[in-house]
Amino acid sequence: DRPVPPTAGLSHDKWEIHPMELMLMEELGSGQFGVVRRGKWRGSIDTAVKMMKEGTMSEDDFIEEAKVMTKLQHPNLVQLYGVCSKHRPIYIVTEYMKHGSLLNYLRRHENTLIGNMGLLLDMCIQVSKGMAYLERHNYIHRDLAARNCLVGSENVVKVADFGLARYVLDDQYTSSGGTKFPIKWAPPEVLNYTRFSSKSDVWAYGVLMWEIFTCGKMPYGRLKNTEVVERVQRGIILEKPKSCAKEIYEVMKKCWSHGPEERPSFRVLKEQLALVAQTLT
Ligand SMILES: CCC(=O)Nc1cccc(Nc2nc(Nc3ccc(OCCOC)cc3)ncc2F)c1
Repeated sequence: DRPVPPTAGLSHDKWEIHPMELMLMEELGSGQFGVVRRGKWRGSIDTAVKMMKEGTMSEDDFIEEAKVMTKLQHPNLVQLYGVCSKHRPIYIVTEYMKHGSLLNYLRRHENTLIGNMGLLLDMCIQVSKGMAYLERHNYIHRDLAARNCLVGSENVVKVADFGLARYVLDDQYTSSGGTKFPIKWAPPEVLNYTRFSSKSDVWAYGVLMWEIFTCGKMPYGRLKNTEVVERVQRGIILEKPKSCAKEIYEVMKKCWSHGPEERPSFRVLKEQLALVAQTLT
């Protein structure tokens, strides 16, 4: 048996997926970024294939980052399997989640979910686990929200598209003054200085908790972005959702502390929510 050369496995880029190994199936959704289709990889692995419309993303930078992202692996993170970058549009190939976005899932199942505090809290806990893993790896999401989480079988919830916001080219989306910027999930330091951190992810996580306990309501209703910015800067926060226990709302409020350093880390959040879950069930 020959000795294995040290370069073994490094030559072919294992984050590069060969299009021949992908069989594209039905469309799952589309947006300004392009189209997402279900796919089968190597004949049996269920995938979602995001076909990035040209000009929406700084592709070379993303492909570089994909090498790092494929290494981020956790039961509550949507796994990036790889990219098809030898053709245009590039494909981003990830794990397939059969029930789609958490936001749509909450809205569609409101009637069965609204009374099930234990299940809603479990969804929050699952997201906090995925986010605590990213925090441990000094990885900032930058666009955490129910629309960017996905639901699989047995009420599994996973965080998707972590870090992708850095590669979006549309400055309506990336600059806090832009019309597509997720103002309602942004803390004061992001609104004022675009200063992203794991603590700005914690603020967004608080809004995500509010989305879960309202079964997918729009935060701040139909308020205009300028009105939301004004309220957030004055320290006005979202109200307690009706079907949310006081102890859970206390956790949300800590995520919305004005100063980032006053907010808990995801590591602490995960533990606090586990304690609340014990007392409630
Ligand atoms: C930026 C907007 C963006 O990404 N949007 C976007 C749209 C579509 C799918 C994905 N991504 C993924 N989707 C799934 N599963 C999925 C399953 C069912 C489904 O039902 C749609 C019709 O419902 C009646 C939608 C998605 N698994 C992994 C993904 F990664 C992302």
